[in-house]
Amino acid sequence: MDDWLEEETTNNTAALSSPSPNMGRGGRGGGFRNSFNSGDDNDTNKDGDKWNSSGGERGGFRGRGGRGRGRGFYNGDRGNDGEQENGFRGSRRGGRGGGFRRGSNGEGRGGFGGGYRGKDEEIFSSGKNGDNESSEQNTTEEEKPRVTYIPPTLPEDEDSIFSHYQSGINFDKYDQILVDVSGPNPPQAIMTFEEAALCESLKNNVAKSGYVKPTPVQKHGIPIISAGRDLMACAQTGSGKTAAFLLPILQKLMADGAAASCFSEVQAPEVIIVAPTRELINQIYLEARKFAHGTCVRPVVVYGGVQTGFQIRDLLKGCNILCGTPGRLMDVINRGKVELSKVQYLVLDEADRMLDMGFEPDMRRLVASPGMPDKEHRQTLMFSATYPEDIQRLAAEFLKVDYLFLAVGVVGGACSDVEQTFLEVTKFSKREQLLDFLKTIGSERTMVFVGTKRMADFIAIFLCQEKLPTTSIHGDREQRERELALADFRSGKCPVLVATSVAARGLDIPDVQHVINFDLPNNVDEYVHRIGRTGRCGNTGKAVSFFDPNVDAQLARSLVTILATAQQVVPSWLEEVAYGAHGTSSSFSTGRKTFASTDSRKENNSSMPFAAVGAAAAAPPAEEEDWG
Ligand SMILES: Nc1ncnc2c1ncn2[C@@H]1O[C@H](COP(=O)(O)OP(=O)(O)OP(=O)(O)O)[C@@H](O)[C@H]1O
Repeated sequence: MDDWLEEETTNNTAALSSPSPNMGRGGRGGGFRNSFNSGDDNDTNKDGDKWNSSGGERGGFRGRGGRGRGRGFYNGDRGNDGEQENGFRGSRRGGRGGGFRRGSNGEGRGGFGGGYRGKDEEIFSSGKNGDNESSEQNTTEEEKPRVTYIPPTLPEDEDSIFSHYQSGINFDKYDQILVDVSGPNPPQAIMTFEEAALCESLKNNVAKSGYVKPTPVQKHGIPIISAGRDLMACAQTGSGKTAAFLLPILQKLMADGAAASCFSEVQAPEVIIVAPTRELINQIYLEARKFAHGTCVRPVVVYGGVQTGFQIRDLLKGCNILCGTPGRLMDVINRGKVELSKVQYLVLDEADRMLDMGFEPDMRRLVASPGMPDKEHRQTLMFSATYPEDIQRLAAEFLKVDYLFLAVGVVGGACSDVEQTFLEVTKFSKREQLLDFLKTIGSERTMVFVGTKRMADFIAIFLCQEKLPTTSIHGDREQRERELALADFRSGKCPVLVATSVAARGLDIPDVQHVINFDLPNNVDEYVHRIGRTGRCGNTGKAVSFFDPNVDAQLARSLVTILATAQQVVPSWLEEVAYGAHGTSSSFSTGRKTFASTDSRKENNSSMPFAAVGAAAAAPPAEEEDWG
């Protein structure tokens, strides 16, 4: 018997809880004190300074050890199975810190914060490996706690499947963005969805999704993919990259008469889609399910933090499109549940992230897996809003030599619909400034990005204590908690979401009006992705970033460039930091070697064998920005 069959099958379907503060039972250690101290946690010293420096002002948080039984706040209804929570609790990995969770009966198990993971986890989340799923595959099965979480059953009604938000007033301005397609013989762009020659069911699903006309990345990306070409596509955050790859893939599967999925002990999907975080891959899966609605094409999703047996049972019911985070995807492949010889499409969403140090080994393992067609015999598609030059070079190894590079706007540029503001702060003033800001904006939906998992817990508790309904998402929270946190944020129950970099990329949440960088990330690409959680699909949004010259000076030049490129006001003090005493280096420091302003092939080979073609608008001059 497969070991996954032996796994517990408890359905922990969550019932969302409503906020009603109660004190819970739970771990030793809960409560709020004047400074943060993680007690005997192994990780204490890694970022301890930060905590201590902000304490003593307004009631910091002190979590003292605890084994998931922290006394603390319990806030909301208990789920039916008595195990659901909506706030914060200690992780099964030995959660530490006091309890903060919601429920109605005040009997919450677990302390706030999801605890801190063991020594295999990073504390700092903004580095290359960040707070993401890449550590999944680094932990052996023996070390992993048994995962029993089963996500709630998805609603089947069309209203839920096709629920969407309105595109914004700037949607039509997308047409003015300069587009550059480089590579040999690019196909003609389409101007309408009719020109995409989608089959009837796909056409209906596009209409039900509220899509009236394609965005630039769709106008160019759809015909490129339909023509069978490999693609590296770069377009600003929130501009419809997901549909740009899903629609032509689905169309091809339908046109080829993809075998209706059916039960089999081994599944042979035609499409593999990978993305760096659980929430993002789940979102892509939901988009695939939406566009495939009413067809015989069956998408399936696998990602960490959910019971493997549950996902394998679902997989074996039939799978044409397999969406996964790298760790779990490799797991199901290695268990022999997925056979790769029929793969026609390999899609890397957030491709630059999928190919950086954290995930590159997994991607190499995936393409070298038994049965996987080599790059000449599959179509490889890469999408992101940012493509550092070194990653572009690496990406080319996965693509056919004549791949097309599609750049909508400036490669790596921030979304022009996001108003970016920078505030010069000291580390001691940040917390009060955050509070003041959140109090002035009322209940407008806001994501607050911080640098570490601990800081996420700390700020979330601090804001809750200040009576601002807040939830948090980071890599130490259990999957159930992460999904519930997102659900509460989406529904507006908790209009403030404190997040680490795990939520920086791809998440498409309606009506996020503000992004606050409480801590700036250590590279400008991540900044671009973070602020792209607002200002999506032609809507406008605002980003406020706390800039501490003592910590963030190395980002100043890149930020000035990002602001200038997005035609935003550059504060004179930021320019001074960039070009004054701190900014003396001759190239912009971005936390990695360089980042590209265009297709790296242009810069490296002036005699490239193909011409750059601007298909919808005149191609911009290959801007040689001084970025690296
Ligand atoms: N042609 C369209 N018309 C209307 N809405 C669209 C269209 N294309 C995409 N959308 C919507 O725009 C939103 C953003 O799309 P999507 O998440 O694919 O952006 P993205 O470019 O992948 O962003 P990110 O870089 O942050 O991952 C989604 O809600 C999507 O349904």
